[in-house]
Amino acid sequence: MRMFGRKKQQLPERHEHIEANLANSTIYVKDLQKVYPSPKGDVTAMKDVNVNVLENEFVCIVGPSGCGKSTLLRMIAGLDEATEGQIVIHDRDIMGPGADRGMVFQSYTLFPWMTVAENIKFGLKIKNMPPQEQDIIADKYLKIIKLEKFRDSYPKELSGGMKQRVAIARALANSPEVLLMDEPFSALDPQTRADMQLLMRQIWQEEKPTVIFVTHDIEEAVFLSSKIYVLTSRPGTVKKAVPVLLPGERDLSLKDTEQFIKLRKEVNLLIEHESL
Ligand SMILES: Nc1ncnc2c1ncn2[C@@H]1O[C@H](COP(=O)(O)OP(=O)(O)OP(=O)(O)O)[C@@H](O)[C@H]1O
Repeated sequence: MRMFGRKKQQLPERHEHIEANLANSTIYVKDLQKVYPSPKGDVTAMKDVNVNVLENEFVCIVGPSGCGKSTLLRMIAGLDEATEGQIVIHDRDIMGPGADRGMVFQSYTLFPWMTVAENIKFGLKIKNMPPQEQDIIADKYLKIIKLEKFRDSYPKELSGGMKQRVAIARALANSPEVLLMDEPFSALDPQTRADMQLLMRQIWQEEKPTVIFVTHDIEEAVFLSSKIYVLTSRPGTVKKAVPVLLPGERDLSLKDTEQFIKLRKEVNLLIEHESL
């Protein structure tokens, strides 16, 4: 990955936003490009991608299929390497995966041989945290995800939604600087998905983690986020960063409000024009 020295004055103008701590940028993506070599010729998946995620922001990434949403998230996670450009977390260049970034994927990734509590404590154990402290943190997150009664259950005893709640708790228990979520609710039925959106928003409201969340679902993006990055079709680049100026405390009835519907339509239109 080609790296550039980071100069503070190069930072783009910060987004004015009521829900973010304007003093800090957590993730800063500059001029990112990803080219996949292929026998039929190189595939430029994305180019000139610039993204700025402020501390405590809930940012959603949306865009047409194949525009590079997952690729962008994987590069921020350090699971994939950029061809050109720079990704900075706080003041550090991202060179590979790290415990400073928590990940939740669409597929269920719990360790099947561990109980719910053991799954949540996994990263803490790796860090050699004293067991009593691990238990305090596990209990806190079991309460937040409303699975106290399933502390000693195994993943196979849980529904899909419950598994994803544990995956979120496991990621948050490590106190990551940013939580990266790739379509985490897309395998769930509509009712469970709506419940998960509500829970995720409540978690954000209480804990204020910095989140980057990839989704196909515009309604989900508007409901959850403080800011939405809309990407163009391939090669993906940022078409628009849309601030989501909705109330901090949200429940599902918000989806029926005029303000919400207007925003949903605005984002929808931006993507529809890309798909034409
Ligand atoms: N390993 C690879 N080799 C070649 N091309 C790839 C590879 N991985 C991804 N691509 C291409 O890069 C582009 C971006 O893929 P990516 O999965 O990031 O898009 P996406 O926006 O997440 O897609 P979707 O919305 O369908 O999940 C796609 O056009 C894809 O075909």
